Amino acid sequence: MGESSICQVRATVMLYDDTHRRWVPAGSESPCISRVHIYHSPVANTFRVVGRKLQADQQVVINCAVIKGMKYNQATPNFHQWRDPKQVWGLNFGSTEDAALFANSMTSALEAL
Ligand SMILES: CC(=O)N[C@@H](Cc1ccccc1Cl)C(=O)N1CCC[C@]12C=C[C@@H]1CC[C@@H](C(=O)N[C@@H]3C(=O)N4[C@@H](C=C[C@H]3C)CC[C@H]4C(=O)O)N1C2=O
Repeated sequence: MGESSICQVRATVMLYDDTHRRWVPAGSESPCISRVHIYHSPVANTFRVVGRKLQADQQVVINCAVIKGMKYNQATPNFHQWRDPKQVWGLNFGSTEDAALFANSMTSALEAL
């Protein structure tokens, strides 16, 4: 049994550049919309956030494990962020509905870990 998607939303995936203290789009210079999933692996009971650009190349711009105890910060109705061991991720959602959907799924995932 592989992984199954528990939600999919549209968002621009961003990384915080600590050195220059600014957000940069993940995966390239220009911000672009990606389809972002939370995948669940039932066997291992693990979750990860995977995002691919909507563009033709479908470049993977985020592939990040959901870590037990991680704090998911809903900074604004359409910009949420969290820290992983190496960096800070930000999602600029295409809509506040997508933001709420993703936040609900992330909260459920964190509760299941
Ligand atoms: C304790 C801790 O880790 N706190 C973290 C947050 C956090 C708390 C709790 C758990 C996890 C995490 Cl992750 C923290 O504060 N962090 C994480 C890295 C960055 C930041 C530090 C300083 C700056 C100051 C301004 C602020 C910011 O970036 N706001 C956004 C913003 O400026 N933008 C983005 C959109 C909207 C805004 C909301 C889109 C692009 C840009 C823009 O609007 O142009 N910051 C942060 O969020």
